[in-house]
Amino acid sequence: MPRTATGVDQLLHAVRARRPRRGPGQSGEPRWRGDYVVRDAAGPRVSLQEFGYASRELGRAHGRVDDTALVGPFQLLTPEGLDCLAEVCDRLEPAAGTSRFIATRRVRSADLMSPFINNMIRDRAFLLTCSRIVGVPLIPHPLRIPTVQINYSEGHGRPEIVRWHHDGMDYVFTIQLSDGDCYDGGRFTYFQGRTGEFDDVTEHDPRIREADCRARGATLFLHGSRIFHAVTPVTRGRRVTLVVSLFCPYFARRDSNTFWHLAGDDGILATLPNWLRLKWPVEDAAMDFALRAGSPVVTWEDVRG
Ligand SMILES: O=C(O)CCC(=O)C(=O)O
Ligand SMILES: [Fe+2]
Repeated sequence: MPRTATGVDQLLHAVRARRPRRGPGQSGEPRWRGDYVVRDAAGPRVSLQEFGYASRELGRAHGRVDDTALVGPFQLLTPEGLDCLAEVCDRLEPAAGTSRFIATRRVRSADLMSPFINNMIRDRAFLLTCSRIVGVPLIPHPLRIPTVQINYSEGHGRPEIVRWHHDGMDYVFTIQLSDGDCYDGGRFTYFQGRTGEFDDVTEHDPRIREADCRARGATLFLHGSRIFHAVTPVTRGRRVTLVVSLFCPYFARRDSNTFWHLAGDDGILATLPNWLRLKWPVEDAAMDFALRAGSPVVTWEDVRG
């Protein structure tokens, strides 16, 4: 099964990788509105214990355990919001770069190119809804470059794929922007086990599951750093997804990103300032990380509602 590079190969990706280009600016794109968020969004939930993680391995704060592995699929945006987001992502497609690291063709830092996406992921209603789905306060990730990514795949020519990988990010929401009837393949698969157990897994392992994300707008939350996942090749039509990585300011010390995973995508120079934004000490986690991420503040009290 195709997997992402590790070790020296990962280092070579880092040396070759370049900072994402900034797009030309999106004049005339639709405007974001807070009421595009489905505020009582909810979906079936699987815990990290059900993936084999022990209770002592989980983050704890304010009487809460950070044990959500997977939620969904659910609808996070209204149909009107989804139409606008899909239009925005279509317009950004010319800015997509190719990579052989994880996903073949994608736009990184989409929130630096699109006012719509920037306003969406920094909208308090959006963040509160995402926070309540996971059960911990979430804001955009202070590592700016990987916060929002758009993946594009088309079913002709060389197959565009998402290899088996786990994310560097802990709190990852994937929104389907294409209707499942418009493409074949492109199935979201994951391994229901610990990341450390994935090495011996073969194609027909019963722990390989599919999350049925074919409905347009279907949104899946994944504790991305602890779950191996992949997308099967698209063999017909076109599939577009938006991947938003959020961050819990209270669990900054547990953040799973490694310098080399990030540098594998963005190059070493572009990774350095982001790394400082993540690792530089804070006095008040919610306030300081909100500032670094250019986000409204979200606290434990907000999650309780
Ligand atoms: O496109 C998808 O459905 C998921 C992509 C993914 O896992 C990623 O970009 O990390
Ligand atoms: Fe991923």
